[in-house]
Amino acid sequence: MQIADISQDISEVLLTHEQIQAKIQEVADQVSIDYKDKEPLLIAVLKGAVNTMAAFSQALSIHANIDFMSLSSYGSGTSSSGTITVRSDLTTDVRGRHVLIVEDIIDSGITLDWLVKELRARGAASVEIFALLEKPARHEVKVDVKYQGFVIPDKFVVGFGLDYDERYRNLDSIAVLDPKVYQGEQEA
Ligand SMILES: O=P(O)(O)OC[C@H]1O[C@H](OP(=O)(O)OP(=O)(O)O)[C@H](O)[C@@H]1O
Ligand code: HPA
Ligand SMILES: [Mg+2]
Repeated sequence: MQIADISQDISEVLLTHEQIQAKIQEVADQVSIDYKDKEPLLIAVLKGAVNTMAAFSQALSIHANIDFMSLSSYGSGTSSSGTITVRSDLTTDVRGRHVLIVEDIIDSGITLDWLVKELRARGAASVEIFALLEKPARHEVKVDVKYQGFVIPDKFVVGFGLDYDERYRNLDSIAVLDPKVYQGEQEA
């Protein structure tokens, strides 16, 4: 059975689905106030942010547009390669738009540092970030996060969109992956 198989690879559930939903609603309520009459452009960084974007956009009470950019820097490892690969780009012109990036996790910060600079260079009127998870112990570059979800310890987590080697995205909670799953991995 699928669930039983996944749970064997998990050492600890860090955040339940209910805790995640409650936090997302809390942030969405604040964003609905801050962006009233601004019709923000929500940009999710795929693939990891797919669940966060779905839950967050549904929790907003204001008009908002949605777009996606697929960026990758982890591949099949548990640490950033330091190189951002653009797998697919936005279809929206961000010039003059109030952009809110919706991200699953800030780990090294390399992905969002790159994206914020890129969106500013494309002429966005403002660029802010909602990150569901933040791992301060791993930050290599500083990223200003306006809307913060949970601060988590220095452990590799999966679920609610987050993967290890493309698995575990379909878990509805956020869990610490048992290191036995990735022991012996090649550095990303
Ligand atoms: O702060 P950083 O160290 O840059 O890490 C954060 C990014 O890394 C992961 O993406 P990944 O490269 O694994 O692609 P994915 O979203 O398709 O899994 C994650 O989903 C974030 O986008
Ligand atoms: O802890 C993590 N888990 C999954 N993907 C990630 N990308 C950066 N950090 C992580
Ligand atoms: Mg990943």
